[in-house]
Amino acid sequence: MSVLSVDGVTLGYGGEPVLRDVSVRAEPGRLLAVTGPSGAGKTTLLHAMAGLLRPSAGEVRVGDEAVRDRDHAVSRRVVLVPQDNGLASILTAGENVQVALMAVGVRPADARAATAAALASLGLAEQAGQLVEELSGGQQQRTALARGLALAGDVLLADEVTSELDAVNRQRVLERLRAEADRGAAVVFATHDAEAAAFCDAELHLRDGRAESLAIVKSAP
Ligand SMILES: Nc1ncnc2c1ncn2[C@@H]1O[C@H](COP(=O)(O)OP(=O)(O)OP(=O)(O)O)[C@@H](O)[C@H]1O
Repeated sequence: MSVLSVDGVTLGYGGEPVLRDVSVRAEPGRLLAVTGPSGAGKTTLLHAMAGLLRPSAGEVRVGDEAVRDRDHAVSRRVVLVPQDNGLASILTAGENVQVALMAVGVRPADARAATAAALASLGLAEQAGQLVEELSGGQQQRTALARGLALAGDVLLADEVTSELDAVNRQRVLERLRAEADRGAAVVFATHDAEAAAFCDAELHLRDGRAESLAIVKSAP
């Protein structure tokens, strides 16, 4: 398992920087919340961590390697659950998870078993055979997270994965994120939800692309 570190990252989309000199570490076994108002730069930071966006200054490192691009981050087992869920709407929930596993070399029988377990752990056992386009927004959100969890990476980047969930499912998702950290992954969770952030071990608060504060919510065991 690897530490993901963001060191002095500045990044924009062509105009003014959207992130300015942001530094933070996501550590194995720990849950890091990234909070801040809409437009503060949470998704941009997760995309930089995932290797999708290249900083104009500073760097993102996984272990002792600077992340070059998304393929490199994937090879270092950095998993992203995107805000828009990124699911194929014409496949079933189960197929979406299984295809992702087989794409990284998991054997079909193992992929089927891991898919069933990941969906069941998020209360989606009944939905495995349903097309994504027929699922509710919250069910789609949980399917996308199930796919990310099934990939069992070293780093899990979860972007607003509770925004469409009721209280029961939100709690279930937070517990799965905790279990993922307990497995040893470094988990980064972007959220608007202060209660969900309080469940994490540390919180990076962004405002206008700057790290306004980095709070330790719970100290390491
Ligand atoms: N593809 C893009 N092209 C240009 N500007 C962008 C792009 N994506 C985001 N931005 C801008 O970057 C800033 C940060 O956006 P980002 O999506 O990272 O914020 P966020 O904190 O995740 O917001 P939200 O909570 O609403 O998802 C915003 O001003 C946004 O308009």
